[in-house]
Amino acid sequence: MTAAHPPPATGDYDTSHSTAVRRYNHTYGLVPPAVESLETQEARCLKQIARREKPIDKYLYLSGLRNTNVHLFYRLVTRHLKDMAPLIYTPTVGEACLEWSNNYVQPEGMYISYADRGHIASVVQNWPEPNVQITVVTDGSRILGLGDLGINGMGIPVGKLALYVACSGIRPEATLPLTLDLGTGNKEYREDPLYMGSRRDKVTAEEEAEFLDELMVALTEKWPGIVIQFEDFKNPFPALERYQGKYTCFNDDIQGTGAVILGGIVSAVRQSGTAVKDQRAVFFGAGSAGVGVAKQIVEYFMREGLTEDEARKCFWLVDTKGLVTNDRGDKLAEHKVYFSRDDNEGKQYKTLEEVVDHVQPTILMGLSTMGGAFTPDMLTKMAKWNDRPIIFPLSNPSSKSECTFEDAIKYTNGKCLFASGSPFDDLEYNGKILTPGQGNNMYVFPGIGLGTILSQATTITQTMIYASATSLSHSLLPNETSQGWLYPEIGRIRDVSVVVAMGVIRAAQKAGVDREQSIKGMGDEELEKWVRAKMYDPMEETERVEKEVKTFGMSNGVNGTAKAGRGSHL
Ligand SMILES: NC(=O)c1ccc[n+]([C@@H]2O[C@H](COP(=O)([O-])OP(=O)(O)OC[C@H]3O[C@@H](n4cnc5c(N)ncnc54)[C@H](O)[C@@H]3O)[C@@H](O)[C@H]2O)c1
Ligand SMILES: O=C(O)C[C@H](O)C(=O)O
Ligand SMILES: [Mg+2]
Repeated sequence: MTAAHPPPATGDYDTSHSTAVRRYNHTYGLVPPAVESLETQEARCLKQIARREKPIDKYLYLSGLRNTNVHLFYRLVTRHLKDMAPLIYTPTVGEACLEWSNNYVQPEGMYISYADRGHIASVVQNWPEPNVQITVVTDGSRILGLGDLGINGMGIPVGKLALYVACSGIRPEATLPLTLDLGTGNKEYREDPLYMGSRRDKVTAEEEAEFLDELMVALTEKWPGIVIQFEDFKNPFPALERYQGKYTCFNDDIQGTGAVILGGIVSAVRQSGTAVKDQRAVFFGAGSAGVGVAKQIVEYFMREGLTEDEARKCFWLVDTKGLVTNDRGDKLAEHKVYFSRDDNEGKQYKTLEEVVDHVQPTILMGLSTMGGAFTPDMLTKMAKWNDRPIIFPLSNPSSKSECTFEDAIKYTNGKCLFASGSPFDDLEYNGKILTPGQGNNMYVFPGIGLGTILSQATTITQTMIYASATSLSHSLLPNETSQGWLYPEIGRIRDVSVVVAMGVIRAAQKAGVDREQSIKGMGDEELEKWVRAKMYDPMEETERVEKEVKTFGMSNGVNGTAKAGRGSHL
């Protein structure tokens, strides 16, 4: 009789594994016989991706790969991040979410329903991985700029956590994509027979708050120290306020966006030639991202010498009803009040166009979900008023971007300082190749998560978030700065994440919320080495497993029943 053995994990089916490892993992005979080099594996993957025409088909192929050969997936993504990020994340992830229930083939992540309240902890117990360090959680109610997608929003936690693994080396099995099935306001989905969530209307804000209270307890009891990232909630402000001092959590749409845009704005303001005190920023969109970004920039302007009131007055926020003012006649949502204008002399400006003409801004920021809202006329005027207008159309996915890179360049005669949320291609203009900045949160959240996990911070303070932004702005190399780039080259993102994580660790130490004693006295060089050594590197995974099997295999016999652990967690 043969002894029972635990089932292989997805990484165990890697065709780079030697015969000894396959025997040890009990996968010998379950994968084709060839022991393959990374180059061979990669060539096959790239061929299969190239064969598929539509980005969504490439996305689905890549999802399948992640579920069957996780380390190969991450080797591919890490080595080809510039090409892969748009496939596993924005813009393709938007389409993946819209079609999530239609395309469903395999379980990914965890779903918790409103009906599970009262026993959320027992649902959480079903997650098979014991050492979760980070979760991205959404209720699907504002997925990118696509609206309420209910549980179809699962693509976002899955995609963001894939970026955590690829960009900051959190181990794949330490990540938990989590979607809350709290009903959806999306009638079309509720009536779609293939929709896989509850067919009820969205629960009330009070019901959601109570549900989240229970969830936070369940998550932290099962995995003490877990980092909880809130993502794409329609109204995330109450949850952030309620939990930020109590749990190790942050809201990426408010804080991550604030940090990443601040990182780019610092460089843009420097290059614009306009002094901080003379900056005038029109924000189209006054939601979580808009207000999060504006608040972060206020902090920067204050550090540059402005009083809080002077800094606050540099902003004009525009929502569906027009310029946000004190005397507009509607009850302003609480998060907008801080930026509400009192100097409009009774006049209300109803459209973005009117506000732009009234303010003549130096900065035009788009976080509105309104694709194409920055018209050629506005862009032309921005170039008339400014030597270097700052144009940031940040709504995702690409179809919701307030303008394209091409239009921004064309209508400002190549003068604008540009960053978008979703990627645009390079462009030739007047014989020069221009590269658009991508002001996407992926430059900061992986480093925020890594720094928080490594410092074992009890909470994520505002100073840690601010440090992620300044670290990002310092991470540009001289050749990137000299080309006028606002963000580093995307292929360097693992290095950038190390810089961001170190800034976050230092800020955690300064705030006294860190618990990792061993790094307290380390200088920067030593800390950097320590951080890098803790990061999961898919490139080294095959070798690591070979070594582990050699060690364990010796004591258990090559086909031994005791299985080596899945690698040291961070
Ligand atoms: N760095 C990034 O790439 C990044 C980060 C976060 C959010 N975003 C994008 O920003 C957008 C907004 O996100 P959010 O979290 O603030 O959403 P939200 O729902 O909280 O806010 C949207 C805001 O846009 C305004 N708006 C909507 N339609 C409008 C219209 N027709 N005219 C004027 N204003 C209108 C709303 O009033 C609201 O103030 C999304 O598309 C999201 O993908 C991008
Ligand atoms: O981080 C991102 O890529 C996007 C952002 O969180 C968003 O909601 O659009
Ligand atoms: Mg988001």
